[in-house]
Amino acid sequence: MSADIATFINIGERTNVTGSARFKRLILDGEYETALDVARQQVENGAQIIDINMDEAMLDSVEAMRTFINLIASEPDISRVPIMIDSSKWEVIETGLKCVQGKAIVNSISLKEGEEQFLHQARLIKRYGAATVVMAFDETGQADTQTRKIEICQRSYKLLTEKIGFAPEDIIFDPNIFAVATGIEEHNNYAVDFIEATREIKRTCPHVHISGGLSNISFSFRGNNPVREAMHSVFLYYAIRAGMNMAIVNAGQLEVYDAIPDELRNAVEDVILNRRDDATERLLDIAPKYQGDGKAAAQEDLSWREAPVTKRLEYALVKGITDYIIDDTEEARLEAERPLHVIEGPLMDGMNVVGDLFGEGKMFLPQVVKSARVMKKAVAHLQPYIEAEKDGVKSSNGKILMATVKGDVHDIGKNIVGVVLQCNNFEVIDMGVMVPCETILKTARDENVDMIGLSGLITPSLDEMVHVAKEMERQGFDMPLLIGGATTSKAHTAVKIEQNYHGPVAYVPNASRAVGVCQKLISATARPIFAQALSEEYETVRAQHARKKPRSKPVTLEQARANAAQPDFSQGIVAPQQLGVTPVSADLSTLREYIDWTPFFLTWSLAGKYPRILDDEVIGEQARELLSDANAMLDNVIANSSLQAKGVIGLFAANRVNDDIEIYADTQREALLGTAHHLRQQTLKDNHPNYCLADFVAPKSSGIEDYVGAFAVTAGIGEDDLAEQFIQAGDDYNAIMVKAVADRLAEAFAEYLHEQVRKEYWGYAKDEALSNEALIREKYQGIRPAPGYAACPEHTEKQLIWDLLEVEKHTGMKLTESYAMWPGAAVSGWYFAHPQARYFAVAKIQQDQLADYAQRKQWDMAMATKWLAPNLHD
Ligand SMILES: C[S@@+](CC[C@H](N)C(=O)[O-])C[C@H]1O[C@@H](n2cnc3c(N)ncnc32)[C@H](O)[C@@H]1O
Repeated sequence: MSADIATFINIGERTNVTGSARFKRLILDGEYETALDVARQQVENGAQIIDINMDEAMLDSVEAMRTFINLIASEPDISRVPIMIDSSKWEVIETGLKCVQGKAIVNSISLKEGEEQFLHQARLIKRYGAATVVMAFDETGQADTQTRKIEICQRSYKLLTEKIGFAPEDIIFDPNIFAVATGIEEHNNYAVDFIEATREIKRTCPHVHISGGLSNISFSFRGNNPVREAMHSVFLYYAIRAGMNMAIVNAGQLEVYDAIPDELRNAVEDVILNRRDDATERLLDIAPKYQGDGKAAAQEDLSWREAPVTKRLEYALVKGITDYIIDDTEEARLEAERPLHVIEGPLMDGMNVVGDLFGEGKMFLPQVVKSARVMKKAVAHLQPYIEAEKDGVKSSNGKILMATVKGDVHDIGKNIVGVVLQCNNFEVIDMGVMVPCETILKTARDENVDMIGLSGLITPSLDEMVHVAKEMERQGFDMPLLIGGATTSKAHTAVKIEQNYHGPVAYVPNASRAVGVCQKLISATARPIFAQALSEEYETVRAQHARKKPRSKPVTLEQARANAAQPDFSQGIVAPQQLGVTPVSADLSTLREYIDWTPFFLTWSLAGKYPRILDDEVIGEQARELLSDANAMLDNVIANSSLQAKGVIGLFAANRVNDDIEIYADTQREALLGTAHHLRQQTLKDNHPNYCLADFVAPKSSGIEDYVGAFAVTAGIGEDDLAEQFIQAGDDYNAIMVKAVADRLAEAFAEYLHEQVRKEYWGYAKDEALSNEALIREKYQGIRPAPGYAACPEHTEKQLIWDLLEVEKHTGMKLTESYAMWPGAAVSGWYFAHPQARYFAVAKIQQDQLADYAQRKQWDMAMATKWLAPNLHD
């Protein structure tokens, strides 16, 4: 077996913004040089191809792909392996093809959109001399049976080789590896289907390659690595013999076939080869035996309880164990001269160990937050004794005020940073969300804090942060100002904030950086040097920013409109089953099935795509534990109905007038309910339209009757109360967890409702049948762009959704003055049904469009400039 594995082609997948949070962050921050290291490491670790994916909403994916590939070209130790250009957007693939110098591989094309598009794309790939992955997917969906896999691959092969002379050795078929042993009978033959299809495809389509994503096969045994590894090895053993010769496979996740214990190998072979009806049950029966290296399941190891109390406290802090913390703290208090000494001594020592381990990358964020919970419980126990002493003043590293700025409700990131800082002995005054500038500055003065940390998620918050900086300057503040949150960046901090305030300003990209930055800013000796370095760094960033030429050439609004997308509206428009507004609800147990877990792990700074992350060599254990805590939270909120999901949808007659969409009260289209205003891409596009969302609705002048929809959902009713209860109980971990889970449920609700809309309410895709994975990858017809995101970046447009659907009346959801949605776990957007409707980034617009938009919205230029700031050139 090992020989076969050795000739197998491994595809490295860490240079993928959808799968690696680190890589995504580097690319979003423009740190391409460091991102190159990720590619280099993969090659050093044996990847024979590297897959590059830049599909991220906040990114100009075309530009990112171009930049990264061009950089790779000058790195001989990376560019010696072929590059796989991975994107769901053809535009990005084409850009990649133009830039790759050696032989490229496209990931992927398929017959999903029909033969014409398939061949068009293949022709271009051929012209670039590239190879391509061809998914076993056709107009009716993904192939799951052996016959469909063979049929689609043979049809693709014939088309490619006969119609356009595509070299067969440049075709890599991916006949879809699906999970077996799921408990669903129809899935039992999936591995056999793949293996047999592979054999037949190799026989009938000479010279092609066969690839697949290996970890899917063992998905039902997530959490049990030995069984998963055995399944991977057995599967490969047979698939390789049938002709599979490439895969996305983590070499560390393969057991040597011969080393698998006989009993396990037999049971796994029964499952993979579908040799008996009870194969799944039999594997399930023996699986626990092999969990954790096949040794008997470990008894809870309580030997640490024998250690002296200081060591026990340290152990409990590092491991996040609360069970004995009160008893141990009490024991330490009785031994100590003063209760305060317990905090300053063993508890702080323990937290220092936590801080060091986190700093060294040996502990992960969720663990640190759990440590904080232990610390809080211990401190809460000591508090009354400390207060009873007159001079029981706690000494801390320093006092930090943290707040989510006015107009913004998002606080998960801020809360995590707050907890991590507390773990490092900073006193954190957390002012919560939607905090006006005046309140922040008054509290900072009253409480005599050492620094202020501002957080925000949505783009209007960036402006509010600038305002706070200016006010700090005007009011004579000196203290450091920290800036963080998803839309903040080093560039924005340098260009828009730092210049307005003479005190130190630091952009803090994530929780792990926060501690180092705060420690340097608090230390009397380190601060001047650090502050100087920061200001020099920002000066450089500003200079670079000023020198930066726009990457693409601007065009006038008129030129951009002349190059609008022109989808075909002559056929296929389906009138919604029922027009008007419909309040909707969903129970959480249904929504749970629709959760996309990948972003949940990112919230906790664990990077990796679900479910693969559960088996990651480094963070797999943490990821499994985190998921199990999230599931416990879900069980809890479902059993106690402590969160509720509410939503509303509306489906309307609509037509486009230039870049606006008129939304009508009825099919006569006489009474106007409202007008949605959209923005158009304004840079020169080769071979592509200058997109605007309005393009996906039939123009009024055509007389064609078209429609749009809108929605607003939340799963956060109750989240603030529940989080507060946890905070009161000293449990920050679960306070953050509630919000992270509510967020997931809200996104799941949006996904679930969109499906209902396609299949029922609107009914333009009645027969759609997609797995959750396919839903997450948005493999359906139509889109649901969300105001504030790249295709419709202007937030005030949410007001129209609120008015059209009477969102507040139906759901209780509100908009803040910055148009953030409350509760935080909320999603809203538009529905477009046209098959060509797609996401894109408006990116930078020009002054003519700014003026035009102002006029359409009946705004003055100052107002338009304020709301469109992120899309304007500085
Ligand atoms: C941010 S993800 C959310 C779904 C993800 N599965 C989750 O659970 O977090 C994708 C959604 O973001 C929005 N989106 C992504 N790209 C967009 C773009 N360019 N313009 C507008 N909305 C976009 C759409 O509403 C899309 O459905």
